[in-house]
Amino acid sequence: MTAIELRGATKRYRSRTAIDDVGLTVEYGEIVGLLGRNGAGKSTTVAAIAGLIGLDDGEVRVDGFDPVRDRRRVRAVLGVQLQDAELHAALTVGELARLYRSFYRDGLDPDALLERVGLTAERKTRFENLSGGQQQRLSIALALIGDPRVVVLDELTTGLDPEARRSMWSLVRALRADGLAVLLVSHLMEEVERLCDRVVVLDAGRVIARGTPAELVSRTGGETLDDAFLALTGEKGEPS
Ligand SMILES: Nc1ncnc2c1ncn2[C@@H]1O[C@H](COP(=O)(O)OP(=O)(O)OP(=O)(O)O)[C@@H](O)[C@H]1O
Repeated sequence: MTAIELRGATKRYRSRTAIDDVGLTVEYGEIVGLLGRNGAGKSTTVAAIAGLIGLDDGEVRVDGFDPVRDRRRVRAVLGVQLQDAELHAALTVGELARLYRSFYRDGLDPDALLERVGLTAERKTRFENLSGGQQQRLSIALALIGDPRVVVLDELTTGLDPEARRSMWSLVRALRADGLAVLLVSHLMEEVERLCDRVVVLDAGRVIARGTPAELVSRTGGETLDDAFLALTGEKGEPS
């Protein structure tokens, strides 16, 4: 069974097409990067996978199920870290972890998970008093609390200091080693190059490239994935 599969996925808003004929697969035991400039269609793709929006054309399946029609089945296998998780500001870290845990029949121990993301000392801190990086780490913990087999991480380490970033990278590698499927949305090419087995590049809602990071680098003749990304998406390099 493929963990995430999109075929011909198309979503139109009144004046524009957010994603257009997008095909994408993520297998169990791999990390796939979803890249694209601002407005390329990444969040729309994630919203379709999470069942937050329906498609106008095409299909999306998570562990074989339709996220809109089979919402309960998809909820049981999928964990999503959303970019702007709207959490209750007045609740503490510990309360939020227990609240989210209560949404799932089977799940992880909240305290063990908070320890894993380095938030044990903040258990009694209200969400509104966390630093940006701590909020980010909590959003990762909450994505994992239902013990999902399929994980979507949106801007995993944006705002994290270098040490916290590395610790999240090892956490994501551990998820892969446990056989989970991970879709990683990121603007950080170093992160993508280090973590992802394959990448899919979106531009103006369409898939313009796919392959391993090394394949994209050699195909575009650059040295890093950053060079490849800029070559593919047509952004001009820095003035010399
Ligand atoms: N609810 C909406 N109504 C109208 N247009 C939308 C809506 N949501 C997204 N769009 C448009 O669809 C396109 C894709 O947006 P999307 O948020 O998926 O991009 P993105 O790749 O996630 O961007 P970013 O990197 O900035 O988060 C954009 O042109 C955006 O303006």
